[in-house]
Amino acid sequence: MICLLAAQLHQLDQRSMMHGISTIELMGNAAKGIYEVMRDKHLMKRVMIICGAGNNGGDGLALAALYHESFEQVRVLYVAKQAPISEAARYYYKLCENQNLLIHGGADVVRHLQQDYDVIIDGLFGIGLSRDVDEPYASVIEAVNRSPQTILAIDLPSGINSDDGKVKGSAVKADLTVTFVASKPGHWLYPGYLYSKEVLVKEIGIPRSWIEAVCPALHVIDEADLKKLLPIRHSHSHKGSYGKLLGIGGSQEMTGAILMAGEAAIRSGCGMCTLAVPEHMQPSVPLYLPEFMSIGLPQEGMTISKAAAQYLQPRLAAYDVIFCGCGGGRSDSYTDLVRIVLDSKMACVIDGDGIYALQYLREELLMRDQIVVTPHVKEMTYLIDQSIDEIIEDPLHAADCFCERYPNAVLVLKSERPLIAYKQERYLCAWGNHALAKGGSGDVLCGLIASFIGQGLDPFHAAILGCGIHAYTAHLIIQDCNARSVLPHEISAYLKYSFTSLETG
Ligand SMILES: NC(=O)C1=CN([C@@H]2O[C@H](COP(=O)(O)OP(=O)(O)OC[C@H]3O[C@@H](n4cnc5c(N)ncnc54)[C@H](O)[C@@H]3O)[C@@H](O)[C@H]2O)[C@@H](O)CC1
Ligand SMILES: Nc1ncnc2c1ncn2[C@@H]1O[C@H](COP(=O)(O)OP(=O)(O)O)[C@@H](O)[C@H]1O
Ligand SMILES: [K+]
Repeated sequence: MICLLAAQLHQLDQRSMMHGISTIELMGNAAKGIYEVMRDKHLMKRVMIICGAGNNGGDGLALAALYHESFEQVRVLYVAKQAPISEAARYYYKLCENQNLLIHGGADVVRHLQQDYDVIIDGLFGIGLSRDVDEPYASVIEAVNRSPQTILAIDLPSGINSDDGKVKGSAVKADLTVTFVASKPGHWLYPGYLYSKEVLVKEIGIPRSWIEAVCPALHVIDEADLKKLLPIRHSHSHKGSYGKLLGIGGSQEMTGAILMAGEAAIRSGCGMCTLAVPEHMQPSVPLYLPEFMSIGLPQEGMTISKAAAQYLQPRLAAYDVIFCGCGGGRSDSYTDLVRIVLDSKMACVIDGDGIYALQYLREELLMRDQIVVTPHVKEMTYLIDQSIDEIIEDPLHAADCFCERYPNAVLVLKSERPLIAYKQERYLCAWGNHALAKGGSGDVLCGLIASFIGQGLDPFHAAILGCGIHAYTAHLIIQDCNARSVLPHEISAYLKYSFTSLETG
């Protein structure tokens, strides 16, 4: 699903006008779209529509006029101090005025919300919100949020910034948002997504070809994307057809990470998986899964030694994809291992401690393609010159910085809404839930991405599919068991159900 910026939507609006599609017509179509949703969701009840002076309010006024044709019980609470700004919104205002549908909000505006309505429709602000919400709007928004009725937002919950999801002062908490033309980044980014429980997109008469010609600011991964990307399995195939993977990691303190990554890789369809671990860990590898092969890396005491990189380097060429970082530890010896992986030019996924090592290998990373880097926000600070707060505040900007600095690398910026970035493309995954908020979930993700590269996807699409399957599985698994209790390796065990659901659904 694509997301467009407010400026891109305004350009489409302008283009429509130049081609004789009037704003009155677009507004009328927007109203019809909301009407259809209300009908489908059984919301044709007593309705109050709250309207501001912009075209978002215009959509609300058009809806009131349309709704009134079939149902008596609709009122418009017109909150703005001035008349509607655009000619189109004034047109629908007049219709509502003629039908006596308007209530004008004065000092006691909130009182009107305490009347008997079943549904409140929020048409205060949409993509035109340009500053923090103040009075009387803030009080109206608070009253809406206190009310027990179903809340349907037109285009965006009022108070949410369309392009980045920030709350401008205060914002409506909608049960449902009906948006037009395309979704907006503000529906999906934090904290905006908390204000839009469900988002439905409606066409309003702008030609599809114009919309498709716009470069989207963001894609939200949907089931169709996963189905399209899932590598095909052929009967005329063998283990070599689906990728030979090498995972490099594990340490005395973090034995499990590389095992969990390897398990995810095998359970998502890779052909063979070898784990290179410190010698002392090697016996535990086949005990975890007998399908694993292993390499014991030379160690000094209980950690890998300087000799490990030299030992492994000539062996790398035997594999198709390398994943590293998972529990590898933070040492010069491990940094040397990451260096030989970068120097090898082989397709790779770098996670966890591998990303820690990358802060000393930024020049090598600059030269690389065929690479996916999967930092969480703290690890992202090792790669770009931004603080954790800056990255959380504006993850799209952080992703832009990464892509400018490392133009051929794929980024997976992990959070509850992971962001996948490569060159100009930005994808977001919205299925995940707190079942994944547990040490080890990132290792599972790393194994998935490596596995999909092994099965023939390029690193960018492997990252999209890996993040998608990871979160989609978390979404399915909590229908069977409580999210608190899900273990990361159980996500791997559950993959069989998510693949079946995608293959047969
Ligand atoms: N192509 C499209 O996407 C279409 C969009 N339409 C609707 O038009 C909306 C955009 O309309 P507008 O651009 O008129 O903008 P909005 O209706 O979103 O509201 C902005 C208006 O409120 C004022 N304003 C902004 N921030 C404010 C604040 N904090 N406090 C008080 N006033 C504030 C602005 O000066 C402007 O007049 C969309 O969200 C959508 O609902 C539809 O009418 C049809 C076509
Ligand atoms: N609350 C959440 N909702 C959705 N996904 C989450 C949540 N918390 C964590 N995740 C996902 O779980 C993974 C955690 O990775 P990471 O922090 O690297 O953990 P670890 O290295 O311990 O495995 C990431 O893919 C992240 O997107
Ligand atoms: K709104």
